[in-house]
Parts: sequence; C-alpha cells; structure tokens
Amino acid sequence: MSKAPITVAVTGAAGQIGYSLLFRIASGALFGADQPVNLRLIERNDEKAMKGLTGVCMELDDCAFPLLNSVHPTCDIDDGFTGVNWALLVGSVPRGPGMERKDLLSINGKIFTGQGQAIEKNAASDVRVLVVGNPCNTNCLIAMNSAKSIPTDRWFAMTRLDENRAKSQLAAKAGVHSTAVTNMTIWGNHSATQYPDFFNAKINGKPATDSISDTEWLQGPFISTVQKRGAAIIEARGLSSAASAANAACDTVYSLTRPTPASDWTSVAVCSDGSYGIEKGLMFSFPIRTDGSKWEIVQDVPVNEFSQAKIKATEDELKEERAAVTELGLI
Ligand SMILES: NC(=O)C1=CN([C@@H]2O[C@H](COP(=O)(O)OP(=O)(O)OC[C@H]3O[C@@H](n4cnc5c(N)ncnc54)[C@H](O)[C@@H]3O)[C@@H](O)[C@H]2O)C=CC1
Ligand SMILES: O=C([O-])CC(=O)C(=O)O
Repeated sequence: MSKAPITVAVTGAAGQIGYSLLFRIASGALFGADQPVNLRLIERNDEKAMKGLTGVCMELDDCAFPLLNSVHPTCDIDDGFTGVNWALLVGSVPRGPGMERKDLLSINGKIFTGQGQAIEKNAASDVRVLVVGNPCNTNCLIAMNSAKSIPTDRWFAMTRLDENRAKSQLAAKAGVHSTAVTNMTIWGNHSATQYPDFFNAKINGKPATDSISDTEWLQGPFISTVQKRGAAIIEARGLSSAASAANAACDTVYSLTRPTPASDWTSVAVCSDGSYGIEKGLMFSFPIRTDGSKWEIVQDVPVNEFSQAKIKATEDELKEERAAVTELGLI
C-alpha cells in the first residue's frame, strides 16, 4: 500500500530558491523514492507573484512526477499552512550588493510574525519548520515566538549551505572529495560572524588539521571565505545564491528525517538550551545528531580559546539582532 503523503508548504514559491527547490521536493529528494508529497505553495498577494506561481505550477504538472500527489497555490497563509507537516519559509526579500543580512531585519522580520501565527493555527500537530529567508536565525526566532504552543524543538534555521561551503573549501585545500570531510560544525549565525569550526572537522576520519597544516589559511582565508561566500555569489551573479540554497534546504530536511551517520553530525540553527554557554532561547547553529525524529545537540565538542572567541562574537551578534526585533515589537 502506498504511504500517506507528507504535506510541505513552501513560501516564496515563485522566487529563485523556490524554482530550484520545488522540483527536488516533488522528485523525492527530501523524503525518499516511495514517499508521496502534497505541495502547498505560498506567494505574496500580488498579481505578478501569483502569475509567476501559476507558471511554476504548470511546470510541476508538466513533470508528471510520480510522487507528487497534489499542488495547491495560494496567497492566503491560513490556507497555505493547513495540515502541513513541514513548512519551508523561504519567501522574503534577498539582500543586494553591499548589504549585510541583518539589514533585512526590518524589511523581512514582520513577515514571520504572521506566518508563525498561521502555522500555529493551521499546521499538522507534528509540524516542523525550516526558515531559509534572511536573516534566517532571527526570522526563525520571530516565527517561533509567534507560535508558542509549538514545541521549540520543531524550529530550525538553515546553516547547511555554510556547512556545505566549508566542506568544499576544506576538501579543495586537502585535495580530497567533499564527501571525505565530516563533523563540520557551523557555530552561530548565518552571517559574516558564523564560525566554521575546522578544529573539529575531520578528513577521512582524522582531524582536518592533520591533512591541512596551513594554520594561517585555516584561521584566516578559510573562515572568511565561508563567512563571505553569500556576498561573493551576489557580486558574481548579481543575484543571491539560489540553487545551492535550495540544495542545502533539501540536505537539511533529509538529515533531520534520517538517522545521522555514526560519529558524524550536521549543522542547523536550533533554539539554544544553554549548551556551550550559549544564551537560552537564541536560534544558534550547533552540531546536531538525530535518530530521524528526535535531535540533540552534540555535547563535549572541544572548544579552545580561538573557537570560544569566535563563538562569542556570533552569539553577541544574535543577541543584537534579538534586541533589534524586540525594539521593532516583533517578539
Ligand atoms: N539561509 C540561507 O542559507 C539562504 C537564505 N537565502 C534567503 O532566502 C530568501 C529568498 O531568496 P530568493 O528565492 O533568492 O529570493 P527571490 O526574491 O527570488 O524570491 C523570494 C520570493 O518570496 C516571495 N515573498 C516575499 N514575501 C513573501 C511573503 N510574505 N509570503 C510569501 N512569499 C513572499 C516573493 O514574491 C518572491 O517570489 C532571501 O531572504 C535570501 O536572502 C538565500 C540563500 C541562502
Ligand atoms: O548571502 C545572502 O544574502 C544569501 C545567503 O544567505 C547565502 O548565500 O548564504
């Protein structure tokens, strides 16, 4: 007997990331080759956006995906989040050249109060939420605080693109394939203060620092390349990264819904429980392991003085962002 479909809402479905993401979801990349999905596609109440969404729905039809059970386009968020098991919150304005992601707080932050409330009111009782729209950690904080009856362990903000970027950089430097790089933690904010932790990363099961002895590169260009990769893509493309962001969203949901491979972990921002001294309640990226349904922050990852200073800087930035959205009345 075929499985009951999983219902996935995607906001900003007619945008750049949406255009890469929806076809992956419909083809089974998130939940597997035997798992049907319903898509609930949410766009702004705007003629151009909704017309674009109509075109995307036509293309989804034209793929005749075996696993795609239904597609429901809407600009009504209550309707859009009805019965959803996963809500992928992508819809928001991307930054342009010269902007930092936190410059988007006042533009995008308000989207997430209404969406949090609509998810609380309409979603399935097992709903899980992944925020992609920037600044994603603090947008997630806003949505989570607007939906207090949904347990805090259901809320995630995406730092997997940073994890993937960091793995690729280490792999290129060590002359190995990116799959040889494991245990890659991104600590903190999806921003230029994030800390890609090379000390605890492994290459072929051994400390990455055994393969890469260039400490100056690890402490300097490696970290700053990962931190500033989004800006470099905007500079090169004139548009923010979309295909790699959609790919990372798929990876995030995939990793959260399957057991984490032995002795590895993955990075995603979750509501801090005070682990590693990070203030409780901040949406902070940690090393995470899961059995496919319950996740935990990996404890006892060594944090030396260098790492501690980097982790503190990104925590401080998240506190500043939280103060800014508190000031704006969003939490
Ligand atoms: N966390 C991460 O690693 C990454 C996050 N992003 C962020 O993802 C977001 C989306 O990026 P793109 O798809 O490239 O932008 P885009 O501008 O191509 O698409 C955004 C879509 O969202 C829609 N939208 C805006 N407000 C909405 C609302 N209130 N409800 C529903 N839909 C709404 C727009 O109509 C548009 O179709 C941006 O904030 C971007 O900065 C992008 C790359 C990586
Ligand atoms: O940099 C941006 O604004 C888009 C983004 O989040 C990324 O590419 O990491």
